[in-house]
Amino acid sequence: MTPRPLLTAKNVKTLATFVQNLFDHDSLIRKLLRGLGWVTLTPLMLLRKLPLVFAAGCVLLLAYGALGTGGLVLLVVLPLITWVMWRLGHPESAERVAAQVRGRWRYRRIYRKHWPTVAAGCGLTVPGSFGRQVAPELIGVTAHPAADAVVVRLFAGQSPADYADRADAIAHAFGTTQVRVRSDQPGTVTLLFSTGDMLTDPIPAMTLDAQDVDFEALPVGFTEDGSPYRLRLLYSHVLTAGATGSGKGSALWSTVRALAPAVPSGVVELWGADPKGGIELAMGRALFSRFTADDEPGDMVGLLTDAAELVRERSKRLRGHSRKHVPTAEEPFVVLIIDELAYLTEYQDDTKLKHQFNKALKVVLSQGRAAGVSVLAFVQDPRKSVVDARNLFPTKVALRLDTASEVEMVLGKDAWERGAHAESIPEALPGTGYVLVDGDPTPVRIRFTWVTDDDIRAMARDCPAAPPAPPRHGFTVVTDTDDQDGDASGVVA
Ligand SMILES: Nc1ncnc2c1ncn2[C@@H]1O[C@H](COP(=O)(O)OP(=O)(O)OP(=O)(O)O)[C@@H](O)[C@H]1O
Repeated sequence: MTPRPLLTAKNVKTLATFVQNLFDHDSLIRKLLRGLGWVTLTPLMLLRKLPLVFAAGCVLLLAYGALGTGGLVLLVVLPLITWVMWRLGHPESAERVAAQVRGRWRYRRIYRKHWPTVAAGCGLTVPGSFGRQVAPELIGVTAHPAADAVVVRLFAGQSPADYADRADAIAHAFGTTQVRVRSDQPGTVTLLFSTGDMLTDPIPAMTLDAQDVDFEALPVGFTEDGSPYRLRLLYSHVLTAGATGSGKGSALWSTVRALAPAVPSGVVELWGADPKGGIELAMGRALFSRFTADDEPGDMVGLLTDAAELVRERSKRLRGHSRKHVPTAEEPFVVLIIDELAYLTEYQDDTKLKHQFNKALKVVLSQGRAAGVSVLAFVQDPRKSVVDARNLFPTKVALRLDTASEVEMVLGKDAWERGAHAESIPEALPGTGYVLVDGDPTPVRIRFTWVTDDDIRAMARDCPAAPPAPPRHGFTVVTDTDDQDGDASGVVA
């Protein structure tokens, strides 16, 4: 049998039609080929771009094949239940993992994609080979509820200050309201991109926790990433500055509330000086072991002088035995709370009393930390003349202030450049401020809890100060030969 010739007129015509159809966008062949390409290429693209989604799809398909619909439902519901239980049982670790997963996602979708262009635009790149600009390496991203923490490795010759200088430009480039710069480890810098504000709603007062109070980590509010803020008060002093109505009262009462459970046992003693006639502190009078709210400044100076004497006496006893005082019911941690410090350091007319107060204040601030006597002071006017000794406060808080220069007076220029713009805090957010702790150049934005008058009354009822300890008769304070101020020594009652 002779084979049929391939090159017949009919075959040539069919081939020509086929080729013609290949070039026609709406032809059936083109549609079929497109469909085939989509079916084969989509899984490959998914595999490359979203390996996790692809893997999950495969597992679901396999489960469906092996176990049927029941197995498929189980496979979807089981992880959901596990996640809900994890969140309920260990919310902190669940949130940590969720933050890492969210961070990975945002790293890929946002930061890795745009960082090289932004870094070049902000002058943070270095020249590479073939005229390329090389951007600093992004080490990782952790997505907190209201901020992304992006860790960047510094090039040799760069410092966190270079990034702080460009923080505004970086924020605009990424379309966020604010970027703050933190240096956690040598050689890296952390850029905190605001993605929301966790601090817009008032935070109710913390529940009074009857467990041990950690005087070095008092929960007084929340940071902008949604985590609790713990204030170190023991072995420190805290100065809070804020314009009128900025929430100084909430900073004061949040701290007192965190201390309150330890008040009845006498391990902590609150000494209160309220120059505004008791308007701020009197409601919680029962919490205070010593309290003066008279318009008579002499009483307040007396309170501070006593604190200075206590500091000297303890320091002498500690010398050679221990470097730090450990609070006990017999030798409590004394917290000296002074509302409106300027009244005593500046505004009063009696220069002798003013001098006496400033001298005692410096003794307490310079020697009180190790002796277990801390000052918690509040000012409305942060001018240098008002708080002459502000560098002796290791922790400083700037609530809403009127001008950037006032913020610099409280926290320093560096903190302002690192994003502590307390002059921009809206009036609608009282109790919000920036905290700066010595040794850490990064200001932390926090909001103090709001302790209502009812909370204060209940606290005073439930946590009254222990009755005064019997006087230690005849205990003579020996004059400190190291005392440069030459303060008089005396008898501690
Ligand atoms: N942490 C907070 N959360 C919500 N609201 C707050 C908070 N702190 C203060 N407020 C609100 O702001 C008002 C003013 O606060 P506060 O009296 O504490 O300010 P202040 O700085 O002490 O003012 P002043 O110097 O005039 O005494 C309060 O009456 C309260 O309504």
